[in-house]
Amino acid sequence: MALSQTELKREVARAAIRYVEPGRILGVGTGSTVDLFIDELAAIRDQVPACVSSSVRSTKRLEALGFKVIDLNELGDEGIGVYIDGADEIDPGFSMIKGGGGALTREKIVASVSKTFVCIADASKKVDVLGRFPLPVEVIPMAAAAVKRRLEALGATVTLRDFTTDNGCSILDAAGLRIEDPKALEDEINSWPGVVTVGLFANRGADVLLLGTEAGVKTFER
Ligand SMILES: O=C(CO)[C@H](O)[C@H](O)COP(=O)(O)O
Repeated sequence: MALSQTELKREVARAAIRYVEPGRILGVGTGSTVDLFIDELAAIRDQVPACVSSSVRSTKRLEALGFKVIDLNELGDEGIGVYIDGADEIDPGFSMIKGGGGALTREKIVASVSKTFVCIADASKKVDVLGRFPLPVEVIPMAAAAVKRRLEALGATVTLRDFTTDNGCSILDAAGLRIEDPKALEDEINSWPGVVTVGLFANRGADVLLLGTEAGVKTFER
């Protein structure tokens, strides 16, 4: 019988444990796959001195399991060794769409100070070209209409999500974009006034992809 999407997520969550560096601060992302990873992580809690989390949701889950969660500003120059997070889509160049769970900005910040980004995803997330999943864009609330118009000018169908981010901002979901050049689009949308960040992780993509498939977990490295 075929494995469910949740079972595939659990498999990659388990496989990600071997990327945890004992004694080093760990970066933890957000989402249902990461929730499963945090559950697995509890078994090696004594090896993780502290975590930096990308959302209130993950912080609560980590703290409930007894992990220490520190603010990124408390971190020294050494940064984070490994950051483990999910994705909504990932392409062959390891560029991703993220932000389905609304934590894109903090995820991008934590990823930016991490040496290795390990992406954990079920097989449905691997695509040839990004864009089937609506692209999330976090915006300052007063800029929502202006940014929506600019996304529509690119050919997207845009929806304002009924959601407020951990940063007190709004999210626009831009559907229907075929993203052939993720780095260029990330740079362009990030340059618009009012955009906090776009959920394209191309300039800082993943380094390792653990993909949950029917044939087991496949590992891809950049
Ligand atoms: O970017 C994210 C949250 O902002 C998640 O990583 C992404 O939405 C994948 O989530 P899930 O593991 O639930 O499929």
